[in-house]
Amino acid sequence: MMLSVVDYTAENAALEFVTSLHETGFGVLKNHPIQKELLESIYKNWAGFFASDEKFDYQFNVETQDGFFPITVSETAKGNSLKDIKEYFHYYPWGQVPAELKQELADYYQQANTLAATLLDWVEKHSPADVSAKFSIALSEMIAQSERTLLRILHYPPITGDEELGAIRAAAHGDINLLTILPAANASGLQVQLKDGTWYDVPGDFGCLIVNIGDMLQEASGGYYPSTIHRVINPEGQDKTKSRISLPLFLHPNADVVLSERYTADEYLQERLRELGVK
Ligand SMILES: O=C(O)CCC(=O)C(=O)O
Ligand SMILES: [Fe+2]
Repeated sequence: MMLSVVDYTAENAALEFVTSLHETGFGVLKNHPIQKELLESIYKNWAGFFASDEKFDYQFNVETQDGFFPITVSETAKGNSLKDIKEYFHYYPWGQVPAELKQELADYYQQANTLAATLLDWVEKHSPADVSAKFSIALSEMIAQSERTLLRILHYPPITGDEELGAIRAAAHGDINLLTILPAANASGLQVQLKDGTWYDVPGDFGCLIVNIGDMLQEASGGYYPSTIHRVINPEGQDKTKSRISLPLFLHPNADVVLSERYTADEYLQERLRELGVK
């Protein structure tokens, strides 16, 4: 598997990055334009949020899917029976969020969206002609001003030993959306599944950005870009006592964007949410 770290500022960055996405479903970037200080501040402030009971005032809205998802209702990955060991908050610019935490999330959301548009332009530019011909509109247009793009702040609590047998932080899954932008978390654990079924640690020190293809781009590209299965495993030894925070941005097309002959973005999403058991 060729999953090397691509220097965003290098001359051949776009081609290398898109090659990695095609071959592995993942790409890792260093020297990208998202501010590290902003990420550090978000991680710190949200560790505080998850540690306080204030979170229960932001219970998620079933219809609109914004707000806090406690560990008791956390997702069950498609095809899995155990719940993940995680709690999370869904931020949308129009959704609920504690006032004192809003500005930096809005800043991050904006920076990451801008970067995502550039990366989608890279994908478009370096796709074979028969693949780009399938896209109903430019990929970066699909997500432009989309109200559906979701920033998830994830908190994986320390492992206590009381977890359900076999449960892990995030069971093997593919992402539903077009593309996911994920700053390297404050702890390891993210793995991708190779074609032979074995698991491989995603490289990336703090400061790297991990990007992966979601099911919607796999669908739209006729499978040329694979939505690779990934998971987050539990820590061992000393690290059990540490929680883990991560911050994936799930780029979602506008609802009426045509993904393929079979689906619009909205039809695809509704089908997947039902399968996840959160809707
Ligand atoms: O926490 C991580 O590193 C990955 C989370 C993830 O894959 C997801 O929420 O879809
Ligand atoms: Fe994921």
